[in-house]
Amino acid sequence: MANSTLQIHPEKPSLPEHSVIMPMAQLIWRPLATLARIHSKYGELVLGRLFGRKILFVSTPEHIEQIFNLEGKGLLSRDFLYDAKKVLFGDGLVNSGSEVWSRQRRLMQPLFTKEAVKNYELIMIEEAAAVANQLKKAADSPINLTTELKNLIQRIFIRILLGKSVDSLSNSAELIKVIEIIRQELPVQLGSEIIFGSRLKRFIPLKSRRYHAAVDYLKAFIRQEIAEKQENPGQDLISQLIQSGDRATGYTMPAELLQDEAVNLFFAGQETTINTLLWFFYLTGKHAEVRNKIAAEIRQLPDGPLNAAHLSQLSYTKAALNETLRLYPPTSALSTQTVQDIELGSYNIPKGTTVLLSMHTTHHNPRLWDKPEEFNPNRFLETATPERHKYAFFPFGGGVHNCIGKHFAELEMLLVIASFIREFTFETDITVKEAFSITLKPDRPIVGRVEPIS
Ligand code: HEM
Repeated sequence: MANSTLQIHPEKPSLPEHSVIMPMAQLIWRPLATLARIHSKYGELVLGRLFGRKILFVSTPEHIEQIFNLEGKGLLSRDFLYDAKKVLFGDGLVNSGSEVWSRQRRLMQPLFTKEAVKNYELIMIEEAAAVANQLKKAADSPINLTTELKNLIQRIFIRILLGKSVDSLSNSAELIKVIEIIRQELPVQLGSEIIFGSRLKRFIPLKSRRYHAAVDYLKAFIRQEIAEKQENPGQDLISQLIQSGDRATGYTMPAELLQDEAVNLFFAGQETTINTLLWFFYLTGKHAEVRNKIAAEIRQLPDGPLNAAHLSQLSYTKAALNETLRLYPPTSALSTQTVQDIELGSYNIPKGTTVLLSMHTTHHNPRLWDKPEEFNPNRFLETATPERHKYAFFPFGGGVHNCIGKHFAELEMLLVIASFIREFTFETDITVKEAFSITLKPDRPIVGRVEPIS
């Protein structure tokens, strides 16, 4: 194995650095199409350079698995993005340096197991059923699912996090306003930090007072909630985070980290879930055959209130949800960085290389997926699934930084889908395109009609 510079596979030659300047610039404006183009033009493992930074584009499941394994051994790390994310995410899981991260992850993991998240099923079902009932009554006019799902997922998350309904908060209007400001400005704030870095950013006036004020307001609000729950703990997620501790060492989370983790969960968990559900209803809204099969499966559930145990009977619905996550993974790419030289496949990758893993590219690779652009839930049915590498499909990431909220998200999405489709089916004839900011979303609202199920 060579131990010096990167050697590109003979039939997929290495990019001369100057030739990647144009595609790399386009990467900023049209990231997903550009990533796909870089891979289709230059190969499955491509080295480029942007503003002096070496970037390695990785898209094959075998290389992705190797990267995750090496990251687990500490040879790659996310620490290089720390400054970019710290304003909002502080030292929470999404951003903490390796040492803080591993202690926090160990403490929080037990609250997010498949069993543990079932504690939240009643809140999820209650909130989803209330919206489903309202929408069923609106059968005569077009509905905007984007607004409805955004409000619903926000209501569910606030109730789980705080143990109270958003309507019961005296500052609910202000809170919703600041959350919206953060959502709108986060992509620019984060993007500019990542692209320009703190050195260049000093000369570019992108700092938004509105954004910083909104982050301060949200953090102060969460601090106050933490103080209340330290006095009076409940069943909510903040109280559970307060009580979580490392038995071996007696370590519990300091209030500052608690605040950061609450903010991290808030922003990591909602956009991803909302956008997956939007793509799901968009795709099934346009594919009558799939929609009818899902409705038939959900109609077969026993009468009476829905519960998490019913979800094991929804194999076709789950397959359609996975197929949605394949086509439109809301977190479409991940980045990490080598902290020393590593070996990847038959190449040596130097220390300091930023590694970009694009699940969007992998999920659309025709070598891995037959007719990759087709919406075909059958690929995910157990009976039909061919042998497939575990990283041919990885919407929740992988390795040590895999999504802690995977079981939470799967439970919530299936309960929302089942609650809705018990009351109505949703049809749409609009056509939307992919819009990428931090998550992959439809470029305009998902509007359509509901057909009540009698
Ligand atoms: C469809 C829904 C979701 C998708 C597709 C998704 C996807 C992901 C992905 C790909 C990562 C890895 C990011 C990276 O490696 O840089 C991640 C991390 C994370 N997700 Fe999710 N997520 C979803 C829902 C949620 C929910 C509901 C929560 C919380 C309730 C959550 C909390 C987190 C956190 C805290 C991390 C950071 C984990 C760590 O680094 O230890 N996610 N998610």
